[in-house]
Amino acid sequence: MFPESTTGSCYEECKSTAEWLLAQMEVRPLLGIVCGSGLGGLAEMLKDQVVFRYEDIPNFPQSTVRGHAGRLVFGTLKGKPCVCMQGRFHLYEGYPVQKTTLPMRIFKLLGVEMVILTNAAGGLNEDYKVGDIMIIKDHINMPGFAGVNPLAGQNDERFGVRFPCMSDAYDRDLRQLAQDVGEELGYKDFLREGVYCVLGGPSFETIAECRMLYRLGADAVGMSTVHEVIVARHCGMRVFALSLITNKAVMDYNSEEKANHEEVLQTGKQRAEQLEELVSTMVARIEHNNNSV
Ligand SMILES: O=P(O)(O)O[C@H]1O[C@H](CO)[C@@H](O)[C@H]1O
Ligand SMILES: Nc1nc2[nH]cnc2c(=O)[nH]1
Repeated sequence: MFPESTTGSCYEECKSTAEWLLAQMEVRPLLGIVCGSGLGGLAEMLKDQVVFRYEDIPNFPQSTVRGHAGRLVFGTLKGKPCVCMQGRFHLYEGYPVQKTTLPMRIFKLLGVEMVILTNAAGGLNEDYKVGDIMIIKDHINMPGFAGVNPLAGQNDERFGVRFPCMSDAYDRDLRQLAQDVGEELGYKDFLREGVYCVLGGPSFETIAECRMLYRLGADAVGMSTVHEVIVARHCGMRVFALSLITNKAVMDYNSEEKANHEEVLQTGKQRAEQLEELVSTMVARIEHNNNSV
């Protein structure tokens, strides 16, 4: 009934990859981390690392974007067992949306209960500055309006329900924890909370598109994260996500600014330390046993 290309990431495929990984090492991760463009340094914080290159992992897609190393790193962060994707997959790389999100289902089958996602994004909100860190409180799935949703196709109840709720996608307690930790670390001046909008890419937005997205309620725009969040929530993992505002979206026809990947990676380098401190301090405070923060 459903065409092959839209049947999602099949359970058996994800299970065999998860079992392959679990057979190679002792780590049993409870936390999954996804590093955005130029933000792969987070993975380097893990202790007692076991590293797999994506090309060596059965069924795993390959990273093709600069700033995405293409390594799955297992280890502990502040004593918590973690798996960290140093490199994610995007629609514009040519993968079907189900393939871009396959790692979320593998995470679930590895035993992961909570995911932390990071990304690089363009700031639409006029108050945002380059280098701001935006806690994502909600999203706009623009490709979803055209039917591009990782859950399209046959639903596998072993992962989750046919019609998952998304109004609670971004965990309120984890967002509050990020605010508290950010304040303690003295990040108040550059910590924001807002709405992230995903587009297909790879071209950056036109001025008219940026203006439209801001009017629609988006504070930042990018080409990732949302589909991973949908799949993670579908299979019951808690989600925390943040954007590093790596560039300001161009809103003015007189502006000489031009969005480019160099600037994105450069800003990532400049803010890496604070972003890593924020995430690792949060992780130190997260209590898994009673599923609270
Ligand atoms: O979302 P991440 O993976 O951080 O990457 C962002 O940066 C790239 C553009 O510079 C795009 O891939 C965009 O999505
Ligand atoms: N779509 C989009 N993605 C980004 N990633 C980093 N900056 C940007 C941006 O300005 N637009």
